[in-house]
Amino acid sequence: MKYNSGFGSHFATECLEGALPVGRDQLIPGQNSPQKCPYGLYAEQLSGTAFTVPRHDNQRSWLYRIRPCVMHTPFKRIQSDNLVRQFSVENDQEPNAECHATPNQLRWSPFEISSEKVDFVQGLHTICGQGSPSSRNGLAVHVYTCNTGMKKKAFYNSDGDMLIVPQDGDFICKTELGNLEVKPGEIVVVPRGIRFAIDFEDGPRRGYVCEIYDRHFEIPDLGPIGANGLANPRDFLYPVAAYEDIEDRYKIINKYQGYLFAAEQGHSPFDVVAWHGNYAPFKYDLSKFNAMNTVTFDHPDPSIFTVLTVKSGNPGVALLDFVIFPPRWMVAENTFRPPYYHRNCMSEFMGLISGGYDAKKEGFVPGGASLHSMMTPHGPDSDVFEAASNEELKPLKLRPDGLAFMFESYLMLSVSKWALEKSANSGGKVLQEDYYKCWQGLKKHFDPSKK
Ligand SMILES: O=C(O)Cc1cc(O)ccc1O
Ligand SMILES: [Fe+2]
Repeated sequence: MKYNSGFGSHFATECLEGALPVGRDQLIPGQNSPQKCPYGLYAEQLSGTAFTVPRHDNQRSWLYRIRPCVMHTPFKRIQSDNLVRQFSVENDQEPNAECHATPNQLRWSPFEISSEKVDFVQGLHTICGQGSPSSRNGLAVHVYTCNTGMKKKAFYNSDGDMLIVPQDGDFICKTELGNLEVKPGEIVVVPRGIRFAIDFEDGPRRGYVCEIYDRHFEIPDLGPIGANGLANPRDFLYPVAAYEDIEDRYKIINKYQGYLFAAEQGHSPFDVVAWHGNYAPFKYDLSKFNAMNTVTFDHPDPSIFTVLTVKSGNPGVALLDFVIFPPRWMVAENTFRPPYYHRNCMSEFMGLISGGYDAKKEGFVPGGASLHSMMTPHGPDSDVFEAASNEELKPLKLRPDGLAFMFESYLMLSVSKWALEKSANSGGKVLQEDYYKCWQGLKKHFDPSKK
């Protein structure tokens, strides 16, 4: 598949030569909205930021399509019981939309994939979050488990951007602006409003989603690291224009103020023949991440592994940091190498894409998750502590097959009733009620007579 590359770039892409009105002749000068567009296309602007934000933050694209998006039947509300609509409300009337505050360490075994036919949108379940889409503040963390592609169906999210982290199974992220092939070990971001479908050959798929209700994803500043390193801009891949000219019934699903709505139209929504601009979906292969870490001693804070960030209003404080723990060399001398014991003024939701994670010997497995909330103590389990306190500190390639990630937020996250009580399709739950026990074996080593 062909891609454009370069984080946040301004792209111009067309399937038919001259479909972009860029002034190739006297009749159609370089403009966005000519009186008549080439090939009889309609021009449509898609704004991802307010018209008036400063130039360096401004995001919009111009789409040249067979029909404008507006041509559909009125939206009607459909079932959205699996999604928490508003986190600030403790006891919502919506079934399954309840969420609760808990300071406990939480860990989930892998989320089960239903045997009934479920597509990406139907298979989305909220785990935790805070804030509300209507007031444009906060975020939600969901898991998706599904087994069938979205055929003749497109989804768009009015509530915010979605970062999708596949864990099991690849898919095509088919969007208005073109297609992205995504597999576990890669991520895809679909910004607010862009119509897309997650399509694949039938079979199990599972992954994680972080939905942000304000702003957009950025690659973090590098400070003293310099001009290169971590996620490099050129490794972010954007679609080239790809259109289909199909007259058939299509369903458009919209997430709006936390509810789902459905409308119909008589043609494919993937009918954009050309587009230009800087508001577009993108993918990134996490194996391209150029990790930085200590070459002397001590365990740096995990912010060193930030792939993407979403700023809050406060300098240096993230609404969301998307952090990974990739395979890497561990060389720290005279150091307890796994993550330290800690309490954080941020919330830490973690998932595991493959392999294992250095703070936990067992229990944290691919397709599962954990949540350590604001000031909730956590760290290595007792087995890891004993082993890491006594291991010989040779250079070690850590977990060549291991890939964990963290959604870290300055918000206090509420947890959905589904995640606390109903998270297994078989009727039980995958929440591990005995998680706290992994720390109960920590021994007292204190001896005032031995330094
Ligand atoms: O809790 C965790 O496992 C995530 C984490 C990893 C790390 O290397 C340092 C701090 C931290 O919160
Ligand atoms: Fe942590």
